[in-house]
Amino acid sequence: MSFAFTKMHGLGNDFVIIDFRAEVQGGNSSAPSSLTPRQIAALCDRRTGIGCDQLVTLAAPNSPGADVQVRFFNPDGSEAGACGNASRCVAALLGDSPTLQTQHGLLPTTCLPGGEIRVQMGRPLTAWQDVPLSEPCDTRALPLNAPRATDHVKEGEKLDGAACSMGNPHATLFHVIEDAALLGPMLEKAPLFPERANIGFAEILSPRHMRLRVWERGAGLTPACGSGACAAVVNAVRRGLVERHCRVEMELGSLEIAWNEGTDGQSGTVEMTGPAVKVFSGLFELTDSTPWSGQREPGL
Ligand SMILES: N[C@@H](CCC[C@H](N)C(=O)O)C(=O)O
Repeated sequence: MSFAFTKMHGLGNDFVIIDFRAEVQGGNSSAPSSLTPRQIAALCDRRTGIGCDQLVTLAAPNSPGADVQVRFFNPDGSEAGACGNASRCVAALLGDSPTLQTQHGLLPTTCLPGGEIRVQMGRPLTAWQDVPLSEPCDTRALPLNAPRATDHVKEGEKLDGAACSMGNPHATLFHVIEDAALLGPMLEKAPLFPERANIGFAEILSPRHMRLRVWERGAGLTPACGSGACAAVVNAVRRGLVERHCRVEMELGSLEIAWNEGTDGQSGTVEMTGPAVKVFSGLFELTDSTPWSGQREPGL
């Protein structure tokens, strides 16, 4: 069994992209048509696999208007409904401004003349059931307390946070970003988040500029999170902390996020613009010594 892959990154958030369309069209009879959660975890492993923050698969679309079907998987094998940085990478890889079919609907993209990619990330969902949260509440003021003490917060102290879904669940805490690695792992699995959550730590620098660090569900701390940047701007706008057009600075660079005004009581869509870089491509061949090659598990 073998398959071709491309390694890409968006602001250091890195991906292994497997185009199952190319494998099928190219007549690679030994290519898998899907991967099991354990195979995904093994491929994402940075020591014993290729290594990445998310594994991304491409397949033929089955929705009118879509150019390609895209699925996103975390290194723990779980599937995510959205991934902003990977969406830009897929658009850059395919070129011609493709429309992506994702769990969060069709996402139109634009390959801009300077090489950056713009993705229409869809409408944020702000009702507590849609995030989802486990109890009714105002999603602009989460009932969340610090699960442990840090240099910046006492154990049990109320945290200032808001939540929304960008196709995947995000909580944004308006709290120092230095606490991301300490509080993120416990908050990801807090009872308030029945499907776990990505936990963003946002420092507002001005009405058009914030710093963000995200502890990602199923992946841990990553240098950048595109859907997390969109969610942070949506949550900060809803709290009156920033304007609808805001630069989100992360470890290795920044994204421009614009949350359009809605019409007829409907929330507007979120637009994300930033870089996407192809690093290398390769062929992954499973041998008899590949630890997970002989397993029997249902494919996703
Ligand atoms: N890195 C991503 C988000 C990936 C999915 C996330 N970990 C989840 O489980 O929802 C991005 O750039 O948006």
